[in-house]
Amino acid sequence: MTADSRIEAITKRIVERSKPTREAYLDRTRRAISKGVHRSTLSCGNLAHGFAVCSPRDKEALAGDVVPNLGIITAYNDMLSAHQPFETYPALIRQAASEAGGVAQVAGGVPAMCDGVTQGQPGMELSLFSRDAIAMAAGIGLSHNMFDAAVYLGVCDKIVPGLMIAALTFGHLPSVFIPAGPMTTGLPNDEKSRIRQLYAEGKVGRAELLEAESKSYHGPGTCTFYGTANSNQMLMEIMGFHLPGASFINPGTPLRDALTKEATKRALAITALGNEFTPAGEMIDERSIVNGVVGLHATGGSTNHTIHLIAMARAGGIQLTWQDISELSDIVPLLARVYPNGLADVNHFHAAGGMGFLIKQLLKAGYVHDDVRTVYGQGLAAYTIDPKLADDGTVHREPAADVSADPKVLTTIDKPFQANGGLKMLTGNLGKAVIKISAVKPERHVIEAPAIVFNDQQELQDAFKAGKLERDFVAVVRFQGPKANGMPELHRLTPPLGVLQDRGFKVALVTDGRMSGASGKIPAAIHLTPEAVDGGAIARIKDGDMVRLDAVAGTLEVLVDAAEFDARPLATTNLDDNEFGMGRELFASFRRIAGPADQGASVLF
Ligand SMILES: O=C(O)[C@H](O)[C@@H](O)[C@H](O)[C@H](O)COP(=O)(O)O
Ligand code: SF4
Repeated sequence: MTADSRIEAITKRIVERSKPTREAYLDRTRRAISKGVHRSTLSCGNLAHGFAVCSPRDKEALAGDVVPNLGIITAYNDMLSAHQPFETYPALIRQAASEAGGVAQVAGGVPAMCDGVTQGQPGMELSLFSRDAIAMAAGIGLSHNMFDAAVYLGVCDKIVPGLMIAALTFGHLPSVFIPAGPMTTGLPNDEKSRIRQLYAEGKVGRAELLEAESKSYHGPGTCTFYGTANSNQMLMEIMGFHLPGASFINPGTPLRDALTKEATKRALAITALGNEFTPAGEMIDERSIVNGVVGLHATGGSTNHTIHLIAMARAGGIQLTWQDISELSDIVPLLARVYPNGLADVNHFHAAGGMGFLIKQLLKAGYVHDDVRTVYGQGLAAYTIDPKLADDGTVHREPAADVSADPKVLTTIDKPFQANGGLKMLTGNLGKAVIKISAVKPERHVIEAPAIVFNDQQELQDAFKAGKLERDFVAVVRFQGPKANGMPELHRLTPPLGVLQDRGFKVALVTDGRMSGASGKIPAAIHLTPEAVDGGAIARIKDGDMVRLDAVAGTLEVLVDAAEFDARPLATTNLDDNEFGMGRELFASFRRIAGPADQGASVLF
């Protein structure tokens, strides 16, 4: 039971709202569970195909219905530094499964886009849609129906959300997420950003910029800023899909391998063939989702989760809204200062006490539900630990500390960095938007300035280079929503707007597009819904209109006479260039049917 009555009330409200879809989802899941060991429903031909390449021992095991078989869904590729370590995981998992008397097979691979490689490039227009494509691809792997549980190898932005949508779609199976861990610390993120701003000002050249970027992103593992990928790790841990302490252990270390082996054995132990059956669709419920949102606020998590977490929850029949997220933000304090919400990176966060310390503080305050199921068993309190490597090479868990090892990075509930969390909803005569306040200085939480309107991010960058933006202004960047061009991240706007902000100008961004989880210092009202191509008010804004963004009051408004504003024609722009090239032609149907950002921007529901 959560001690905090406000959070209990929000949880109850989500339960009530979700009843029709959650009950229908649980009914479907339970019907799937009732079919028993799924490979026993296959024909001999199906089964023979399914284990044709297995060893005689595994063939015999899979011919029966007493030995559990794990389906591995892997997002391995060499493009994402965070996913490159997964190349060797299937062999490790097969070995660990065999040692535990089970079997493991790669059920299928899923695509994974690195938003860092595509940032500012046409490919970024496929990024958001890749989440649902990943869910579909994982479904194709699992539809072989040979499995008693699934393990998911994925870390980054759209990959974990897509895999989670698949895990809940196959909610009759237990699901364990196995991370690969963060890159070791390289060039500090704030120094990387400083060099970027110097480059944007023409004060350093491409060679210096590439050197700085390469020192920042230098090896295997997740990039060390607290963006969407590391927010995913936090979510998987606090929602109980990771084993306790798994999130932030570096790749290629003995403890990392020990955690992978342990996760494999745990997945085998929680199938319907054992005594701790934990199907994903029943394991998590509204309390797990609320715990995830609370974790986002307490750590200053990625704005992208105001889209992804809604879609993830919906896959389990749970209806989460921006209002829920915003109200939780008013309750939950900020307890971590990890870039862009501070100077530290996730390695420093882990060293300061990490997830175990954070969860212990949140439980102490009653901000998270302890009475939840996880892949590790019952209760979130089991996650208030610090993972260590035991002498025998297995994972040993010590109780999490009560004192932060670095109070500048991770603080206690009684001394928060900010009284409220990271993510607020803004409403007003432009529609609904979200803003990440954990990375914006308090004096910039309210901005009122004339609008300068852009129909794509290059127009703003060109205006900056031409010296036309040396003033107070609200950048309105529109036609960036899911239906327009796939809602790319506009993170390349951070350096020019950061330069202008550092020169003392009041600047803010209003867009129907997205930012990166690593964006932060510029006050930005993003995910504005309805989007421009859907008749959103953003399409009526003109240069010079006064726009007020107020993250304290939670409002976003254009200060123009309502009758005059509403009488304006909706602006249009030519999106032909967004229809073709770099695979965008393959996602035309996604652009046509994508839902709005406040409902998860999904093509699936
Ligand atoms: O939401 C996120 O966290 C981003 O999509 C991140 O995954 C991406 O890599 C950004 O581009 C930040 O990295 P850069 O600042 O290097 O672009
Ligand atoms: S965190 Fe972003 S940039 Fe780094 S590997 Fe993942 S997707 Fe790529």
